[in-house]
Amino acid sequence: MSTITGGAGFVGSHLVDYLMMQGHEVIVADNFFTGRKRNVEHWLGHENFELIHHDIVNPLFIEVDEIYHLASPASPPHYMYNPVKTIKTNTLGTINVLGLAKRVGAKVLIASTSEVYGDPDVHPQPETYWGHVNPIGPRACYDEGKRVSETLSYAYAKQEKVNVRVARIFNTYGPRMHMNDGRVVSNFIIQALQNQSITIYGSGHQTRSFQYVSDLVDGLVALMASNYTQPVNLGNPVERTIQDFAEIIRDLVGCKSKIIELPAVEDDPQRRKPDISRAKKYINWEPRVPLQEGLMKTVDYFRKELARSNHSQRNIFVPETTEFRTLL
Ligand SMILES: O=C(O)[C@H]1O[C@H](OP(=O)(O)OP(=O)(O)OC[C@H]2O[C@@H](n3ccc(=O)[nH]c3=O)[C@H](O)[C@@H]2O)[C@H](O)[C@@H](O)[C@@H]1O
Repeated sequence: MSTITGGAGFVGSHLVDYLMMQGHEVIVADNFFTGRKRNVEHWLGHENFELIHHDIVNPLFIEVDEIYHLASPASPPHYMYNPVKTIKTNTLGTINVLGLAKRVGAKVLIASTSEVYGDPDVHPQPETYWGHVNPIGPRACYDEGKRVSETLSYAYAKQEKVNVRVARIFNTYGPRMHMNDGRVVSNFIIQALQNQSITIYGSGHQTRSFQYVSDLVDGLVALMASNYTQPVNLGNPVERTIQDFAEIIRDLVGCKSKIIELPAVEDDPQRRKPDISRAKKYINWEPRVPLQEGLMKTVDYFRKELARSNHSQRNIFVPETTEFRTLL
């Protein structure tokens, strides 16, 4: 029996698909702040599936063997919208999850982030790097929230013998990202599909490394199944500038959008690329989906999303087993 907090969100719902397709019993706990029922709608009514409307800042009492703690807004505009709530989710929420794991003896995987490295002065970023985070900046609610979340995990592991896994997730994209997500992949694709200007924040020289969501799910499952308890980076090491990325999306969509420069975002990390040696060595994982392939699926999803003219029209991304390489 697996529980996924944030299981109706972008990443969580793909993990639900994987576990359901493997025949697990799955309980999703979500407060629907950024998650949506329609991300898991195709499982409603299945005897192995249960959806609970629950905010993890409140304790959760269930019986479970494995917990994936994914609950938290992850897009900068979303996590900055209500910073106190973001902090509560990543501190009180994580305490509640670790408390549950302790009570029922469950294994728990905590979703951390590349943002624990802040605006890094080591490149690429290995897990041994302690980071360069502004503790009072606009991103701090998330960055520091996730850092405390990691600290709590190891405190519970040491003091209470809770069996923890910590995944440091790097930039991830794919179908089911929210139209208003605000992160770069969805913004650029939606702008390109509508022939609007593509908005680069700052010079466009800042870099990111983008992984497709099914690769991440494969990594999360492999980490949970492993005996490795230290933090593990999960990301695609192919690094690109945001300027290049804008051009790639414009070409892929085949539109005539202009690429324009808007003011830079405060404390925006300038370079980000995961060192994934640890993931390769200890959980035998590396990403496999090339950017073009992942982007095609994502463009297709957003094209259908934009074609909806009223709320009752459905755009449900139904998973196939071929989506996850480890299910083949
Ligand atoms: O996508 C993710 O998974 C990550 O997204 C964010 O981190 P960030 O890298 O800042 O994500 P974006 O908002 O997608 O920004 C990436 C870069 O593109 C730029 N950007 C974003 C949006 C846009 O319209 N234009 C644009 O140039 C940003 O300034 C930044 O330099 C979150 O903070 C991470 O927790 C999360 O793991």
